[in-house]
Amino acid sequence: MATTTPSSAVRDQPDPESATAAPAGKAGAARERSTVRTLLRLWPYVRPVRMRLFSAAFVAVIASCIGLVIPLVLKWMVDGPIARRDPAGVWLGALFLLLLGLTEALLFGFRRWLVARPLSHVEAEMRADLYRHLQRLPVAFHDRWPSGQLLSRATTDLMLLRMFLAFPLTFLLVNGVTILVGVIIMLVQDWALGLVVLVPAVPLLITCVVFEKKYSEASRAAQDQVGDLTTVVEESVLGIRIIKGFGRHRSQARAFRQLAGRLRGMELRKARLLATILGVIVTLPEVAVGAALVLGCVRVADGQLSAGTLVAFLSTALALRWPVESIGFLLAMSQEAGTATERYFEVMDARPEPAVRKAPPAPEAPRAQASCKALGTRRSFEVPEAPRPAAVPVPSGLRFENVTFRYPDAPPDSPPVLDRVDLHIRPGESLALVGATGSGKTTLTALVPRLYDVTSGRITLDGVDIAEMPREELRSKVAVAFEDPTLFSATVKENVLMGAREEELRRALGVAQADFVYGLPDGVDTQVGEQGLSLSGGQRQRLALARAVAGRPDFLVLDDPLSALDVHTEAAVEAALRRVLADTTALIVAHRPSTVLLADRVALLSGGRIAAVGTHHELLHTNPEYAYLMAADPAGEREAER
Ligand SMILES: Nc1ncnc2c1ncn2[C@@H]1O[C@H](COP(=O)(O)OP(=O)(O)OP(=O)(O)O)[C@@H](O)[C@H]1O
Repeated sequence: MATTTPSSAVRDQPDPESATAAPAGKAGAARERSTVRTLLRLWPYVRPVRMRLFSAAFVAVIASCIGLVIPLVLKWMVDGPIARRDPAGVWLGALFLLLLGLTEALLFGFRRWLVARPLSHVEAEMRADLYRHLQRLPVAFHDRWPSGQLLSRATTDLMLLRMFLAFPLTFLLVNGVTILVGVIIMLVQDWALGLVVLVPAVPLLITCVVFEKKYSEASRAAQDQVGDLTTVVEESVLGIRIIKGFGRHRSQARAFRQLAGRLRGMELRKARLLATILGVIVTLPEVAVGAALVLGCVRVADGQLSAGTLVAFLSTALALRWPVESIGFLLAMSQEAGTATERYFEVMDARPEPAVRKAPPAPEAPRAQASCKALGTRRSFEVPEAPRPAAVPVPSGLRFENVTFRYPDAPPDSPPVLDRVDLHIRPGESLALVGATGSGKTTLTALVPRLYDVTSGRITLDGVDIAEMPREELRSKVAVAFEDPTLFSATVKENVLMGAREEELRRALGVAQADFVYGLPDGVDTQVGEQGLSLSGGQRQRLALARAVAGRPDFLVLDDPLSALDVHTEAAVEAALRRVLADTTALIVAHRPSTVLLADRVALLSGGRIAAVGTHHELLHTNPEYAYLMAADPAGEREAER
């Protein structure tokens, strides 16, 4: 996963549809869409709980309309029992009011109960889908996306969506219906007063439209900034040793404060926008109700209006206060939910890895073996003689045929990392890959388990193009141990087996000389990783090696697997590995002669191409670059000096 790219830096990506599209590459296009259309994308998740949601909304509408009956009872009381000074009638009215109030409260409580469980289910489903999708997205996607941006989508954004489904979604409808019914009641009571109260409707609508656009931009920026902040926190926690070791905690804290300050600024902007719309939403209706009150009092005094009607009118206007005033909050929450939906689907829309890719065309012509002879190699590496029919499962080992690779996010005119690589590792053979730092060794190994797809050319396992092989099959054939061994928060056993059979554990630990695990507090059941016991670099590397050999793969890819071991452990691991390598086709990235000597042959990667292939001793004698790279070896040194 990329470690430093802030969302702002990856915002202007050209290909929003691609799996590597960065956070806001889509945001621009998505923002063109209205919030409503964006929110409609939630329908597949909401669909299973729609009955509950519709029922809850219906119950809330009934509860809210019951509230509007109260002013009518008041009118009846004022113009009836109170005017007639009839205490029994007043008590009856009061009882009725109490019943209405109780029913309203009970119905609102029932609504809450109806939505609570289904909405937590929607949130959990969306989170599970996001996680599942992230697992299926190619490594290239994870290279581009800062981890904090993904984390904030899985946490903050989904929480915002649950809140939206619980409140604004229902209450925008409920309050809309309540306002409509209330306005009709007021117009029926007295149309002139009703029109006075309706005057602010037009400026209110205009304010809401302006607010929606501005608030949408601010909430998008704020939510992206939360993602950036999460990335910084995550990096600081993971890199705490380096930060402390280099005394960078103050500058790190300063950088964090700056970022947090920017987020605070954006949150303040949101608060100012919200305060503005609330000011307008509260003030205009209050002024209108005040004007209606004055006009109503004058008309009551003139005898044109009954006191009861005025009381009922004003009570209705006051009952509509909350539905009108809450519109500001509800719109703000809906905007945030729209942004959260947009951000959620930016990830969900990224294309997952195809199970089987359409293979690029096979290489066209046989390539001359002379090219490597010209580079001073006595034994040339094998290359295809002619295009071969695809998908013939003969045990012919691992073959790179005319493979060119450029990282998906690299500029199209940049030189490829690997340029027309031809390489053949015969069945049961182990081949060491040597090259200067940055020459593309790790990149080449990453192509075999298809962490990245080749740009052109093809890679075959026993004659079958890996691009046409189902991923499960490919990954059951190929096992990889990377230079930087990652352990998960799980037991040693789970970390090593990763799906392999349990009987393989002891053998795999033996090959990797990882017997130290039996001395851990709970043996192979000891929790390791971030939430467990910390292991040394060498111990981690041995577990990663054990993991690679546990599944008895046909093809083994090891990226400098012994780099963190002391000489004695290295010798012991080498001895055990030799036995494994005897009948496994293996590609081993090697920096040291001792690792190279594990392999039957060596390939030198230089300038993105295989510059030479031969045995260690052959290349030491014939290839100055190889001799230079192996200079730590006395024999290599002698060669280099000559
Ligand atoms: N995810 C990536 N996106 C873009 N470029 C990358 C990526 N990973 C590596 N590169 C580039 O590809 C080139 C080859 O890198 P690679 O890690 O394969 O080299 P290497 O030979 O394994 O180096 P080392 O011996 O130091 O491990 C480098 O220039 C590197 O900057």
